[in-house]
Amino acid sequence: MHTDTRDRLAPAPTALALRLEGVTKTYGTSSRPVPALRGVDLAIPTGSFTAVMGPSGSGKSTLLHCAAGLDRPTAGRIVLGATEITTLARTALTRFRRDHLGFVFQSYNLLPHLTVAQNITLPLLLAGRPVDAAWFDAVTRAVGLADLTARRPQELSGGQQQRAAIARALINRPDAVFCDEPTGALDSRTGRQVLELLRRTAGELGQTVVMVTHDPVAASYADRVLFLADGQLVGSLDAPDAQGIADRMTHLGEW
Ligand SMILES: Nc1ncnc2c1ncn2[C@@H]1O[C@H](COP(=O)(O)OP(=O)(O)OP(=O)(O)O)[C@@H](O)[C@H]1O
Repeated sequence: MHTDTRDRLAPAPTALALRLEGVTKTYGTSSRPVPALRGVDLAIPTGSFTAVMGPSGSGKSTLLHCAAGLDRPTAGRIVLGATEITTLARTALTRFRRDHLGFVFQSYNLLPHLTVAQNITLPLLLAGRPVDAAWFDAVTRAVGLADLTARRPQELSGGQQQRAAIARALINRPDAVFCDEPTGALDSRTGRQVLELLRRTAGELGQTVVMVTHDPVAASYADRVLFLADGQLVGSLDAPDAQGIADRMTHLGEW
């Protein structure tokens, strides 16, 4: 993408996209509490790509679900962009998720009867917002689907379907895109293309990406990896490589 387009499309680089302060999540009952998050503090800059790793049961999904407003923490504050979501009432939180966040899951969740273009722009339709043609073009070009927008999902490969899901997650210029094992259903070559795309999404489009993964190679595409163990943040690696991530994971225990 040309620099002038990037300057026009990218948000200010210094802002924080996501902030967690003392976030605690306890499942179970008061007599049998199951602590999933135990006082997590973190700050994620706008335009960065962050991976979250940790042993099974360390709280990765809980962290993602709380940070994305899909679940409520037991205590603590979560601020996305300029909005503290922890104080929002239920309907306001649902609306906030729809208007300000993007989601990419292992399964692509595209609607089979809609074209790729209709799938990508569906969040705008649901929000009653117009399609910004320049952003639609930038996003469909970035995901490599500019020539395939008239197709239906079943006419795309798995990797192309996931790229359409990423475009759909980006169409409302979200405060953050949350990805849960986005390459889990893809072969390794296609998975690498999707990870490369997520990296460019942050680097070129200025979007903020937070990804939970079990895979050190996937995590190595991020600018920074955060490590969780036992519901707490226990470290991070900047500009990580897969071997360094795997070594750190081995020290954290079974994974
Ligand atoms: N709905 C729930 N009810 C009760 N306990 C839960 C619930 N969801 C998660 N937990 C518990 O909270 C802890 C953290 O779970 P979480 O799913 O966040 O871990 P994870 O790191 O994503 O694990 P995995 O890598 O295996 O997916 C675990 O002890 C889990 O058993």
